[in-house]
Amino acid sequence: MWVKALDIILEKMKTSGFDFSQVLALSGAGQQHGSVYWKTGASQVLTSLSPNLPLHEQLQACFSISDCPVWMDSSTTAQCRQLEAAVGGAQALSCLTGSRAYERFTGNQIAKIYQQNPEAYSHTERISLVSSFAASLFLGSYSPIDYSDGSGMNLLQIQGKVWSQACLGACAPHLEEKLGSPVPSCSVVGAVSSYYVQRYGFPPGCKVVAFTGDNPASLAGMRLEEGDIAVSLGTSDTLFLWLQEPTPALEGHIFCNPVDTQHYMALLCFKNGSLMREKIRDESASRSWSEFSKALQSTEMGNGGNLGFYFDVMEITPEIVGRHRFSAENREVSAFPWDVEIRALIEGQFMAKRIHAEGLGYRVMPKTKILATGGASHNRDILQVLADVFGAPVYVIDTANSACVGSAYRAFHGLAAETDVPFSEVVKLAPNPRLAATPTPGASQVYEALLPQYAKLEQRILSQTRGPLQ
Ligand SMILES: Nc1ncnc2c1ncn2[C@@H]1O[C@H](COP(=O)(O)OP(=O)(O)O)[C@@H](O)[C@H]1O
Ligand SMILES: O=C(CO)[C@@H](O)[C@H](O)COP(=O)(O)O
Repeated sequence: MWVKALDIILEKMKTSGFDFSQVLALSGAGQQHGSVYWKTGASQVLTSLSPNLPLHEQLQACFSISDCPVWMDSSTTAQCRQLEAAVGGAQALSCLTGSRAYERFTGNQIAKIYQQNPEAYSHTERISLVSSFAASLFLGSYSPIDYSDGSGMNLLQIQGKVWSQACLGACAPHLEEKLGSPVPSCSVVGAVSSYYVQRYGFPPGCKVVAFTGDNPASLAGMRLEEGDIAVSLGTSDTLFLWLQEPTPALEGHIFCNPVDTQHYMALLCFKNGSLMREKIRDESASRSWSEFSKALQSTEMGNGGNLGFYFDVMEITPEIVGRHRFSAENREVSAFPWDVEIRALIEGQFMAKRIHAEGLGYRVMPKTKILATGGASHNRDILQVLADVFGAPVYVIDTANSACVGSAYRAFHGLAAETDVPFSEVVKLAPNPRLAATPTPGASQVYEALLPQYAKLEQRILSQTRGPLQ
């Protein structure tokens, strides 16, 4: 499917008259954590592609696993516990790799494949991330994994930027040779394969800059500065920021920074993002975003004290499942009126983001900007709630596809990176983000009172489901 998607995109660009000969460098991004399993002999096929045929026809037999595990897979709890035990516990793994073991992280996914399908594993000559897989298609050979996306595997030592032998050993045998060596995210990994030169007219010297994860690419696309918070409202909701000194914890992730090898980024991921908003929209707002917006406009900040938790699938941050609604008197109730339900969902989602971000040490400062991206950042009324809950202005960039823009910036930076030009210098003429929402007067009083209330109820639900926190 992914290979065919690339065929279709390039064909559409060709048909629309796109001038490939002007492309000096390219880069790209893939959803984080997913993995692709190249069958023994696949590299041979990759290096000898015929420009007369689409890629998907030629690469059909190149994969040892046909359904790639992606980030939404959470079936690897056993492997997570094994990995943490092997390195001395969850905090030790976090100090080493930037995160405790997470089900979607690639090392645990690989361990499960090795345990359940050892034959397919032994017939695999290379394992790519979705990002390095896409880069490999452009290179016509295996692309290395970049440090930033590599940090989402529970395998890379984020300080030393090398694979952790202890983690590799705990996941599967001969893993290092199947992964190849990781590289800095701004590396030029080679020139585009002759397939693209002959079929589409790319210039032969067109450089391929290492591809990275969608969230790291978004950080680049938003030109995040220290003190800012980026909120991506895609299929999942993610929140990330630039860090100089990493402090890995039991919640959240530290990744190597995609545009500056000396620095880091922190990321919190919330699984019940747009899909949950869509469900509530369908149930309470006649499947219409404009009805959904009307509910946000017609209800008060603070929702009269009504608070809601909406996790139809097991949430990552915090680990709660189910819908839980509370009245202003903290009584659990089974339903809300339709408009209260919608505000409870959106306020709850953003209060959770603020509480968990502050748990990692983030502080909203007077100069803090919130940079919003992703599909739901098109919705002004959702952004207004975001500004109110955080008490900070919300900006959007002209295109919601910040991961794509970030990839273009990173390709451009790749052209200059060998001369040590910083990323900020390369993108300084890019358009500035646009102000989309400022906090409503009185918002901070409302949410300062509600945030501790929300945090307390979250703890209550957690202790009901897994016993009191130690
Ligand atoms: N006007 C809108 N209001 C709220 N959400 C929206 C709106 N338009 C699109 N979305 C949401 O955006 C989501 C897709 O976001 P996108 O960033 O494209 O996803 P991905 O995570 O796949 O990159 C959809 O699931 C949809 O629910
Ligand atoms: O798992 C994470 C981040 O850790 C996800 O954010 C994935 O990177 C995919 O994101 P979407 O673009 O599908 O929301």
